[in-house]
Amino acid sequence: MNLEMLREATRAQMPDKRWKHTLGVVETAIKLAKRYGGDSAKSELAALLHDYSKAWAIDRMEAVIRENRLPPELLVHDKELWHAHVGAWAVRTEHGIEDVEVLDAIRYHTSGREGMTQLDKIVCLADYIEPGRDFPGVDRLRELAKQSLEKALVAAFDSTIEVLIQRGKRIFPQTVIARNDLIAQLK
Ligand SMILES: Nc1ncnc2c1ncn2[C@@H]1O[C@H](COP(=O)(O)OP(=O)(O)O)[C@@H](O)[C@H]1O
Repeated sequence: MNLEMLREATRAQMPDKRWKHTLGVVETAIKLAKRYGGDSAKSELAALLHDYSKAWAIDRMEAVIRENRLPPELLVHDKELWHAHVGAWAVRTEHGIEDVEVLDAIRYHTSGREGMTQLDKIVCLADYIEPGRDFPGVDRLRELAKQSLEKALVAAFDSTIEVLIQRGKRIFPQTVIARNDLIAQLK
Protein backbone atom coordinates (compact mmCIF):
# COMPACT_ATOMS: atom_id res chain seq x y z
CA MET A 1 0.00 0.00 0.00
CA ASN A 2 1.47 3.37 -0.97
CA LEU A 3 1.28 6.58 1.03
CA GLU A 4 -1.51 8.03 -1.10
CA MET A 5 -3.72 4.99 -0.47
CA LEU A 6 -2.94 5.14 3.25
CA ARG A 7 -3.90 8.81 3.26
CA GLU A 8 -7.29 8.03 1.74
CA ALA A 9 -7.84 5.06 4.05
CA THR A 10 -6.98 7.19 7.09
CA ARG A 11 -9.14 10.10 5.97
CA ALA A 12 -12.07 7.69 5.61
CA GLN A 13 -11.82 6.78 9.33
CA MET A 14 -12.50 10.25 10.67
CA PRO A 15 -14.50 13.46 10.37
CA ASP A 16 -12.99 16.45 8.55
CA LYS A 17 -11.91 18.21 11.75
CA ARG A 18 -9.82 15.21 12.87
CA TRP A 19 -8.37 14.90 9.36
CA LYS A 20 -7.32 18.57 9.48
CA HIS A 21 -5.65 17.88 12.84
CA THR A 22 -3.91 14.85 11.32
CA LEU A 23 -2.50 16.97 8.49
CA GLY A 24 -1.25 19.46 11.08
CA VAL A 25 0.48 16.68 12.99
CA VAL A 26 2.08 15.40 9.76
CA GLU A 27 3.40 18.86 8.90
CA THR A 28 4.70 19.42 12.44
CA ALA A 29 6.27 15.96 12.76
CA ILE A 30 8.21 16.46 9.52
CA LYS A 31 9.45 19.85 10.78
CA LEU A 32 10.54 18.35 14.11
CA ALA A 33 12.29 15.46 12.33
CA LYS A 34 14.23 17.94 10.21
CA ARG A 35 15.16 20.08 13.22
CA TYR A 36 16.34 17.14 15.32
CA GLY A 37 17.80 14.89 12.65
CA GLY A 38 14.97 12.36 12.86
CA ASP A 39 13.61 10.10 10.17
CA SER A 40 11.25 12.29 8.10
CA ALA A 41 9.60 9.40 6.25
CA LYS A 42 8.80 7.46 9.44
CA SER A 43 7.68 10.67 11.16
CA GLU A 44 5.31 11.39 8.29
CA LEU A 45 3.90 7.86 8.27
CA ALA A 46 3.43 7.60 12.04
CA ALA A 47 1.88 11.09 12.18
CA LEU A 48 -0.49 10.26 9.32
CA LEU A 49 -1.67 7.12 11.11
CA HIS A 50 -1.53 8.30 14.74
CA ASP A 51 -5.27 8.94 15.11
CA TYR A 52 -6.42 6.17 12.76
CA SER A 53 -8.89 4.79 15.32
CA LYS A 54 -9.68 8.02 17.16
CA ALA A 55 -13.22 8.26 15.81
CA TRP A 56 -14.05 4.58 16.21
CA ALA A 57 -16.99 3.69 18.46
CA ILE A 58 -16.08 2.93 22.06
CA ASP A 59 -17.58 -0.59 21.80
CA ARG A 60 -15.44 -1.34 18.76
CA MET A 61 -12.27 -0.22 20.54
CA GLU A 62 -13.17 -2.18 23.65
CA ALA A 63 -13.69 -5.33 21.57
CA VAL A 64 -10.29 -4.88 19.90
CA ILE A 65 -8.60 -4.47 23.29
CA ARG A 66 -10.31 -7.55 24.74
CA GLU A 67 -10.01 -9.83 21.72
CA ASN A 68 -6.40 -9.06 20.82
CA ARG A 69 -4.87 -8.99 24.26
CA LEU A 70 -4.01 -5.31 24.22
CA PRO A 71 -3.07 -4.04 27.72
CA PRO A 72 -6.15 -4.78 29.87
CA GLU A 73 -5.31 -1.93 32.26
CA LEU A 74 -6.39 0.44 29.48
CA LEU A 75 -9.96 -0.56 30.19
CA VAL A 76 -9.96 1.03 33.65
CA HIS A 77 -8.41 4.27 32.39
CA ASP A 78 -9.64 7.20 30.31
CA LYS A 79 -11.11 6.00 27.01
CA GLU A 80 -9.12 8.79 25.33
CA LEU A 81 -6.10 6.52 25.74
CA TRP A 82 -7.59 3.58 23.88
CA HIS A 83 -7.37 4.83 20.30
CA ALA A 84 -3.57 4.93 20.35
CA HIS A 85 -3.17 1.21 21.13
CA VAL A 86 -6.13 0.25 18.98
CA GLY A 87 -4.80 2.39 16.13
CA ALA A 88 -1.43 0.61 16.15
CA TRP A 89 -3.26 -2.73 16.04
CA ALA A 90 -5.56 -1.50 13.26
CA VAL A 91 -2.90 -0.20 10.86
CA ARG A 92 -0.97 -3.43 11.26
CA THR A 93 -3.95 -5.68 10.66
CA GLU A 94 -5.75 -3.59 8.07
CA HIS A 95 -2.78 -2.20 6.16
CA GLY A 96 0.15 -4.46 6.93
CA ILE A 97 2.26 -1.81 8.63
CA GLU A 98 5.00 -3.85 10.30
CA ASP A 99 7.57 -1.19 11.16
CA VAL A 100 7.88 -1.56 14.93
CA GLU A 101 9.15 2.00 15.41
CA VAL A 102 6.18 3.42 13.53
CA LEU A 103 3.71 1.15 15.38
CA ASP A 104 5.20 2.14 18.75
CA ALA A 105 5.04 5.85 17.92
CA ILE A 106 1.33 5.42 17.17
CA ARG A 107 0.75 3.22 20.24
CA TYR A 108 2.39 5.62 22.71
CA HIS A 109 1.49 8.97 21.16
CA THR A 110 -1.08 9.82 23.83
CA SER A 111 0.40 8.28 26.98
CA GLY A 112 4.12 8.36 26.27
CA ARG A 113 6.22 5.57 27.81
CA GLU A 114 9.52 4.93 29.54
CA GLY A 115 12.39 5.06 27.06
CA MET A 116 10.58 7.01 24.37
CA THR A 117 12.36 6.79 21.02
CA GLN A 118 13.05 9.92 19.03
CA LEU A 119 10.14 8.96 16.76
CA ASP A 120 7.81 8.53 19.77
CA LYS A 121 8.83 11.99 20.97
CA ILE A 122 8.34 13.62 17.57
CA VAL A 123 4.84 12.24 17.05
CA CYS A 124 3.70 12.83 20.62
CA LEU A 125 4.96 16.42 20.63
CA ALA A 126 3.63 17.15 17.13
CA ASP A 127 0.21 16.04 18.39
CA TYR A 128 0.37 18.66 21.15
CA ILE A 129 1.66 21.59 19.13
CA GLU A 130 0.30 21.22 15.57
CA PRO A 131 -0.97 24.58 14.22
CA GLY A 132 -4.64 23.77 14.93
CA ARG A 133 -4.08 23.26 18.67
CA ASP A 134 -5.27 26.14 20.82
CA PHE A 135 -5.08 25.42 24.54
CA PRO A 136 -3.60 27.60 27.30
CA GLY A 137 0.18 27.27 27.19
CA VAL A 138 0.47 25.84 23.68
CA ASP A 139 2.66 28.75 22.49
CA ARG A 140 5.13 28.06 25.30
CA LEU A 141 5.27 24.43 24.20
CA ARG A 142 5.93 25.59 20.61
CA GLU A 143 8.83 27.74 21.85
CA LEU A 144 10.26 24.88 23.95
CA ALA A 145 9.97 22.58 20.93
CA LYS A 146 12.57 24.79 19.21
CA GLN A 147 15.00 24.15 22.08
CA SER A 148 14.55 20.52 23.06
CA LEU A 149 12.14 17.67 22.34
CA GLU A 150 12.51 16.48 25.92
CA LYS A 151 11.90 19.87 27.58
CA ALA A 152 8.83 20.45 25.44
CA LEU A 153 7.44 16.99 26.17
CA VAL A 154 7.93 17.33 29.92
CA ALA A 155 5.98 20.59 29.78
CA ALA A 156 3.32 18.94 27.61
CA PHE A 157 2.87 16.00 30.00
CA ASP A 158 2.82 18.44 32.92
CA SER A 159 -0.06 20.32 31.33
CA THR A 160 -2.02 17.10 30.70
CA ILE A 161 -1.37 15.86 34.25
CA GLU A 162 -2.40 19.24 35.71
CA VAL A 163 -5.67 19.20 33.78
CA LEU A 164 -6.40 15.63 34.86
CA ILE A 165 -5.74 16.57 38.51
CA GLN A 166 -7.96 19.68 38.24
CA ARG A 167 -10.74 17.50 36.87
CA GLY A 168 -10.27 14.82 39.52
CA LYS A 169 -9.52 12.19 36.88
CA ARG A 170 -7.28 9.13 37.04
CA ILE A 171 -3.77 9.46 35.64
CA PHE A 172 -2.50 6.62 33.46
CA PRO A 173 0.79 5.85 35.26
CA GLN A 174 2.79 5.39 32.07
CA THR A 175 2.59 9.15 31.47
CA VAL A 176 4.11 9.87 34.88
CA ILE A 177 6.84 7.31 34.17
CA ALA A 178 7.46 8.87 30.75
CA ARG A 179 7.74 12.33 32.30
CA ASN A 180 10.17 11.17 35.00
CA ASP A 181 12.29 9.40 32.41
CA LEU A 182 12.46 12.49 30.18
CA ILE A 183 13.56 14.59 33.16
CA ALA A 184 16.31 12.04 33.86
CA GLN A 185 17.40 12.30 30.22
CA LEU A 186 17.71 16.08 30.60
CA LYS A 187 20.06 15.80 33.56
N1 LIG B 1 -1.87 9.83 31.52
C1 LIG B 1 -3.14 10.01 31.17
N2 LIG B 1 -4.10 9.55 31.98
C2 LIG B 1 -5.39 9.71 31.67
N3 LIG B 1 -5.83 10.33 30.58
C3 LIG B 1 -4.92 10.82 29.74
C4 LIG B 1 -3.52 10.68 29.97
N4 LIG B 1 -2.85 11.24 28.96
C5 LIG B 1 -3.79 11.71 28.12
N5 LIG B 1 -5.02 11.47 28.59
C6 LIG B 1 -6.30 11.83 27.98
O1 LIG B 1 -6.13 11.84 26.60
C7 LIG B 1 -6.46 13.11 26.08
C8 LIG B 1 -5.54 13.43 24.95
O2 LIG B 1 -6.19 13.06 23.83
P1 LIG B 1 -6.00 13.90 22.53
O3 LIG B 1 -5.00 14.96 22.71
O4 LIG B 1 -7.33 14.19 21.98
O5 LIG B 1 -5.31 12.77 21.69
P2 LIG B 1 -5.10 12.78 20.17
O6 LIG B 1 -5.25 14.15 19.66
O7 LIG B 1 -3.77 12.25 20.01
O8 LIG B 1 -6.07 11.85 19.64
C9 LIG B 1 -6.29 14.06 27.24
O9 LIG B 1 -7.09 15.19 27.11
C10 LIG B 1 -6.70 13.21 28.41
O10 LIG B 1 -8.10 13.21 28.57
